[in-house]
Amino acid sequence: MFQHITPYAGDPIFALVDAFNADPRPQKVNLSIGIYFDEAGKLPVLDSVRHAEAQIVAADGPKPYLAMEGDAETRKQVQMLLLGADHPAIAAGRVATIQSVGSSGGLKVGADFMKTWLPEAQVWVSDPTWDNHRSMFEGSGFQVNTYPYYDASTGGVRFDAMLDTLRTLPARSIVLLHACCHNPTGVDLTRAQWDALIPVLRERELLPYLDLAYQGFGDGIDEDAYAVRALADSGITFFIANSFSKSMSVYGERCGALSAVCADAAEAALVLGQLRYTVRRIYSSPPMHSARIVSRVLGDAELRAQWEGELAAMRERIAAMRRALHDRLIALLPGRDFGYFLSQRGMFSYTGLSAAQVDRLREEHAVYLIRSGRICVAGLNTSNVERTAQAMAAVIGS
Ligand SMILES: Cc1[nH+]cc(COP(=O)(O)O)c(/C=N/[C@@H](CC(=O)O)C(=O)O)c1O
Repeated sequence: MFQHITPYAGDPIFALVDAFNADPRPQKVNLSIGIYFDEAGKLPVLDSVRHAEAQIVAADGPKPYLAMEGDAETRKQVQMLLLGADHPAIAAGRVATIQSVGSSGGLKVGADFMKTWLPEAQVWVSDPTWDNHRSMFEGSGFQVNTYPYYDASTGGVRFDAMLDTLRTLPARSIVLLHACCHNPTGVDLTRAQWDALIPVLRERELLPYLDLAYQGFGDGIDEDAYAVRALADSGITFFIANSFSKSMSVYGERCGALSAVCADAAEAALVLGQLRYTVRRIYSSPPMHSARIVSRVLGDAELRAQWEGELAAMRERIAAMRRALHDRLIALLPGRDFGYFLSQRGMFSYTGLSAAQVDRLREEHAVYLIRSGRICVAGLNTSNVERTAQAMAAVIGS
């Protein structure tokens, strides 16, 4: 029946994790997948999540299907986290939010929704972007294009070229934007650049589709939502998929959401209805346990304060590892510029290493990063940052 199908080559990121796990070398370092590891190199269970789960277990009770759009309290908490509790768009009923199976599930539901209701639209993603964006949208039947983004010569954003491209797009084109902590580059638009971008999105009647997977890992929870709130203030209709995988360290619980900020409550109701229908025909309804974790951590004042503190600690540890790697590399390779480790934000840094250099790091030094040259800084700790610096210096310097 299926002898004709193409063997799946595997996902480049997850295949690398499998290779890392199989590597017997004790000094191996995993800087590949976008997961936060703590100082001990372990995937943490946050105390705020642990306490929320204790409350969930104590509360016991049945586990009925959730509604297609997910848990109401979770959806309300997501809107307040993204927009700020007092944003007028919430009170006006302009926001349609579904709880989703991770933000990946949200991104996919949004893509299928857009293909149904904007069938002629094409999608533009940043060059480069998260590997899975392209395959998600192609899987929904879209033609996927790129807009200029990362400038390898400066380590910044090709902002003028980005705007020039967006100014050529047909109305209703879908523009995927990283709200903060760009994956894979760690290079974000400044607030001034967002303020300059929004009028172009409006003039061209484009559909911004934001991906916010690392809220709190840039400058802070509210600071990292600047783009979301500026777009909501602008009155443009836009979508945003957000994730709690990293910020609550609940990767396998699949905690995410998809929101549409619409022109008015009537449009939001229409969008919510069709999002519900789209969910029904993909996974029918989202997971209950993930809703209970998210709604308790965000909704309970004590757990919320504890979570914000734990998220700040993760952010600060990543910043410390950026500084540590930077300082060792400039000492090992005087005269070379590693400032990008300090200017880039979030979990990732784009090292500019070639695929061949990445292969050498893995093969000769057991240091794993993806072949684009992206490293997950959260994989560094005080026990492995020295040998990572030595390995990078050996590869770069030779
Ligand atoms: C930008 C972005 N969006 C969505 C996701 C998926 O989030 P979730 O809510 O768990 O479905 C990831 C995961 N990125 C890391 C892991 C992966 O590739 O899935 C990564 O880039 O390594 C992203 O980096």
